[in-house]
Amino acid sequence: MLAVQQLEAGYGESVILRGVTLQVRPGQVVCLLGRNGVGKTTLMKSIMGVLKARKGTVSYKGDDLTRRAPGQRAKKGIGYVPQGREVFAQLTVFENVLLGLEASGSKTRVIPDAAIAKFPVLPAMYDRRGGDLSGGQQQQLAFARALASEPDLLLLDEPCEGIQPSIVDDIRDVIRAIKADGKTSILLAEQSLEFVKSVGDYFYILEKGAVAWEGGLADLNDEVIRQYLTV
Ligand SMILES: Nc1ncnc2c1ncn2[C@@H]1O[C@H](COP(=O)(O)OP(=O)(O)OP(=O)(O)O)[C@@H](O)[C@H]1O
Repeated sequence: MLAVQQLEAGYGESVILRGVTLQVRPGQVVCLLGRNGVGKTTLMKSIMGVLKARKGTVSYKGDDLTRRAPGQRAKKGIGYVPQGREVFAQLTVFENVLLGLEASGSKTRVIPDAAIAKFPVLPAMYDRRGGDLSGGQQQQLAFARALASEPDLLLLDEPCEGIQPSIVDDIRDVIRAIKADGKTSILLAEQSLEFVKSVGDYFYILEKGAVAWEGGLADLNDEVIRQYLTV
């Protein structure tokens, strides 16, 4: 459903992605691995359209989205939980979730149960400002904001970064529940190998701005980890 072909992207003079090709199939949790700075976030931004591709294509459900704006990609069914969460600190929790709903082009102000059911603590905080929430609560809010548009592809950029272990377990449960529902595919960039192995179906490792390795869980052995992931 998501197909990235020979994607090139970067910032100013610097080229970061040098021909990335990957796919996410319906219902899969696909994980993006690689050492710090290899370009995982840059790839996520390019798929969402926050960063323009210089070459190559991003297509989704058969449509070429490469030149489409992020809002159009959201309307097509792509949800995004960016690295660092990017919760709007001055807006209330409810307004933050509503932004996700509006991104999908919805005219209603009714948050779908599916967005909130997995985060039962959030409704009680609807009137609080996003900036007053803890890091873990903000991550849950960022998830709910992305799920409000009922996406069929969710991009998760390092959702466990800086999050306490109990909330990491909650995030793992949410990813497993989304996977069990079978309606939403996930592309997950994450540093924790233990975490990705516990949820992932298929794995891509980036190196020098391109895919250096790909395979299933059984193939992700110690030799691969030593070669591409050990610092
Ligand atoms: N806004 C930016 N302007 C210029 N260079 C950038 C910008 N954002 C990232 N970079 C550079 O692009 C490269 C790839 O960064 P990116 O954040 O995509 O990597 P990453 O694999 O997600 O790393 P990490 O795991 O540390 O988040 C790095 O060398 C980084 O310094």
